[in-house]
Amino acid sequence: MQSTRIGYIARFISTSRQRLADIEVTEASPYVYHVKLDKPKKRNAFIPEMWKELRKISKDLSANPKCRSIVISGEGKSFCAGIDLQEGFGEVMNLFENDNLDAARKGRILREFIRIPQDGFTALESCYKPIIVAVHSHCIGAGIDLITACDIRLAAKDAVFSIKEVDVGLAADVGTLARIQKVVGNDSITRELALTARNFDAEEALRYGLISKIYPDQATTVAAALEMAAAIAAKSPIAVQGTKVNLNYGRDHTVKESLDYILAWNMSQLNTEDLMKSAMATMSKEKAEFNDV
Ligand SMILES: CCC/C=C/C=C/C(=O)SCCNC(=O)CCNC(=O)[C@H](O)C(C)(C)COP(=O)(O)OP(=O)(O)OC[C@H]1O[C@@H](n2cnc3c(N)ncnc32)[C@H](O)[C@@H]1OP(=O)(O)O
Repeated sequence: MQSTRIGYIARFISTSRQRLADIEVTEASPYVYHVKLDKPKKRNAFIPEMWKELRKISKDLSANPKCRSIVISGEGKSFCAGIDLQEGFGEVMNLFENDNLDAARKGRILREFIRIPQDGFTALESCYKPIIVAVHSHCIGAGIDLITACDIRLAAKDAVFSIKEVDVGLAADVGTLARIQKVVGNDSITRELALTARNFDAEEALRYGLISKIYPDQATTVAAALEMAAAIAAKSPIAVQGTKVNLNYGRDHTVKESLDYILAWNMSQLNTEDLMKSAMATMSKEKAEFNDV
């Protein structure tokens, strides 16, 4: 078990490119990893293997001490066109046609089928390292599930978003409906967008609170995301990762519960050399170097 884990870590410590199930992982700069959806001919549409791979990548990077922040972007004309409508539902179609299983047994299989994309995106949320997503052009259906599981969302001017699931006959079940109101805090607009599936552009996404900044094009959006990721990676990893964990916890709990949680968290995490290093660097206006964690 231990050797497998080390094997994964070693793989990511290497600066060489990793290309797995249409997702490319590169070390963009020290401590910054770039995860690129790389299936441009299909507009980065998801199939189950891609979700499984995304989960593995997120878990590996979460455990990798040489990774302190992550950028996700999409290669080609669209950021992500949602689930692959030709291949993504293959298993479900086979299940519908299977007359040997009763409804309850089919339900159990369907539950595991839906869990794969859920776990793929939830792994981004639970990854200790902050994830900045750089969106350009189409961000549809599963694309919105993906970005709402990330920490910071930046977009190019040409970005077009759609919570598209009602148009393909389903309630979005792999993250959007669970997370988007916590991300934007606007119930009426959320319901309008999720119930009509209409497109909305980058300006509207900014007003709505889904994204935090707009850039002129894809290249400048990715460059800005990498720059932001590098700025985060230069800070204390103890402080940064503790901040992500506690922001996630605070979002899902009461103020009292969250205060209690961070008390317990900082009972160990305040015992860090990073505290003194950061304070001294601030006073001397010099850059601090932090040990891996
Ligand atoms: C348990 C499951 C949980 C997950 C649920 C997820 C649900 C969802 O994601 S719902 C949303 C599904 N996606 C869509 O409805 C988008 C479909 N695509 C489009 O509307 C358009 O393709 C798009 C607006 C993205 C781009 O339009 P454009 O005119 O610029 O290009 P096209 O000629 O339409 O497409 C280019 C080639 O890409 C292929 N493609 C695009 N989207 C998908 C897709 N979702 N699945 C599979 N393939 C896709 C398209 O077929 C073209 O291929 P080719 O003809 O071979 O060039």
